[in-house]
Amino acid sequence: MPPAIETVDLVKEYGDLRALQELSLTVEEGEFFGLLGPNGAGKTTFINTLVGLVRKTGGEARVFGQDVEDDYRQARDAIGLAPQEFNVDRFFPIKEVLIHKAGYHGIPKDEAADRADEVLKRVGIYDKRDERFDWLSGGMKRRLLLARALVTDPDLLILDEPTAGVDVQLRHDLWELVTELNEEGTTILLTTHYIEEAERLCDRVAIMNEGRKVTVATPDELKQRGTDTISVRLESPSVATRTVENEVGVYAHDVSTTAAGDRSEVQVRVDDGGSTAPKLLHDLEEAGYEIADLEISRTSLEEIFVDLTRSEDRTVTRSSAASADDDGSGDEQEREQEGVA
Ligand SMILES: Nc1ncnc2c1ncn2[C@@H]1O[C@H](COP(=O)(O)OP(=O)(O)OP(=O)(O)O)[C@@H](O)[C@H]1O
Repeated sequence: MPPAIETVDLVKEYGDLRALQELSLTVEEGEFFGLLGPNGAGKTTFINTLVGLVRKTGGEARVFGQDVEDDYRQARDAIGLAPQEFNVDRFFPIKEVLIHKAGYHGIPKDEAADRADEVLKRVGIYDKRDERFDWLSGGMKRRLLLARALVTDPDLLILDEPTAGVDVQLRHDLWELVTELNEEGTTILLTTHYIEEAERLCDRVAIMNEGRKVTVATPDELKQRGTDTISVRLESPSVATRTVENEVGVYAHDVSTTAAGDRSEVQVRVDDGGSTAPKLLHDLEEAGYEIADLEISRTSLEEIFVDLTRSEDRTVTRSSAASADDDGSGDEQEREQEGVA
């Protein structure tokens, strides 16, 4: 079985702006895969390329082995997309919106109606089936986007920031639902700004920055890349940073010291706090300090993420807002209006 998503050197340019820069990424069938990156990293552009809303400038992109442009229909039919934007027809009852969507993907009307009922129940808004999109609350609108993505029973579900701005209850409901879907075999690609969400749900995550892949790893592997901070309180009112540095400099990334009343504190950043702490305590005692207590804290995934995506050199340029607007594909406009996206 080919991968659910496979891109090779994928490039997307909007005028002078390179939104995707030689992005090669593989998501295996059945994976729960997270796409993380700061605003403007290219996550939505990546997704839009897969679903045919954006035409790639270069490289290859396949969904279950089908080229997203040459075999558009087959690739698109395999995907259910819950986009970031509420791009739903506002004038029809939501059940009809779903029936229309299923029909667009070739599902006969009776079956489409049954599926619409089924997914509305699954996302918990069946009682709203005859209401118009505009009348739904923000949270219900998010649920509807998910229902619309599911009505075609897709093998690949793409969720573009599904929990942005939703309350805690709905966030947990959505987490539960997408976990169930993944357990039933649906491959899931999720973009999110909530690191906790990615950590909780994803088998692997790709971190993107400025259109490039920074790394792909499991959340646990990513956390291993962080450092630990060992904080040791000493029974003395002052401590000389240089003395400590001399003692522990071989294994510490950095050392800082603070005075706190009768005591003082030394903070030492190391690769592995658990195995380094005994040595640190020993070295501090050797240097004549009396230890009061000790604490080890791990770098959070969020800190690692910020570190990995910190921009040192902004190579992405934008010529002018006007020229960047688009690649002039009438096709894309049409598809968006059809509500395919
Ligand atoms: N239609 C467009 N025309 C011109 N530039 C665009 C267009 N769409 C996106 N961009 C630019 O491409 C870059 C990537 O944007 P994209 O929306 O893919 O990022 P993102 O990672 O999804 O961001 P966010 O987390 O804010 O949703 C940004 O610099 C954005 O301004």
